[in-house]
Amino acid sequence: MKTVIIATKNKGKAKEFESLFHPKGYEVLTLLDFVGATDVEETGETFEENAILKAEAIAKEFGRFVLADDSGLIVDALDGRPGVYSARYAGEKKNDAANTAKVLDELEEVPETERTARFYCALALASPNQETITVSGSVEGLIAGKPEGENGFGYDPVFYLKEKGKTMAELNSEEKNAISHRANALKVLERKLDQFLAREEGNR
Ligand SMILES: O=c1[nH]c(=O)c2ncn([C@@H]3O[C@H](COP(=O)(O)OP(=O)(O)OP(=O)(O)O)[C@@H](O)[C@H]3O)c2[nH]1
Ligand SMILES: [Mg+2]
Repeated sequence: MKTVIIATKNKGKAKEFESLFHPKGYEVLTLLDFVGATDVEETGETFEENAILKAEAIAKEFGRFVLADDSGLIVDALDGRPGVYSARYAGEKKNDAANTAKVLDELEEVPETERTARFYCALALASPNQETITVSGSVEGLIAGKPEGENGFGYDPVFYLKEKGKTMAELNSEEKNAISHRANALKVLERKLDQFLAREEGNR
């Protein structure tokens, strides 16, 4: 089986990439499978910059092509926050429940019509042999008044999808993977993936 390495230490992302890549015939490995892989500092100002930083650093370290994901929640009433700081919004130590509680707290006075938000995902595919490719995807929603649902990760329990009448955490993984920002970004990448892989073969 072909293998793709994803430069992530996020278990929720790892699980989603597995179910997104298995049907395409790829086995997925993440940095959780490699002891001692570098924790790349996310010093970029955009999701794209951070995805490129992670993908290029790990591609160099491993000497092969690597995919990275930088993603997060953009809330209009919070001027786009938590944005690139989504993973650490409530403090340096990553805590999904605390991050979610902080967003709910900040939106306490904000009426439903103004609670618009989107999840955004930038993917970067990097290799020591060729130029990095970046793509992105998003999904629109509303921030719910309180958390609902047990599935997914991060802010999923408060990300309400109007057309589904459910939060992202109330969808099963198949349903989330049909509409998510990550899945949408991957669809765009797919159109470029074959050419990228052909160039990898040619460079060997
Ligand atoms: O409810 C959610 N459903 C999602 O589908 C989702 N995707 C991203 N996020 C949030 O955005 C941060 C990413 O930050 P991020 O890209 O730096 O990842 P991370 O630091 O968790 O792992 P790594 O990939 O960097 O190792 C995550 O931690 C989450 O808080 C999501 N929340
Ligand atoms: Mg991160």
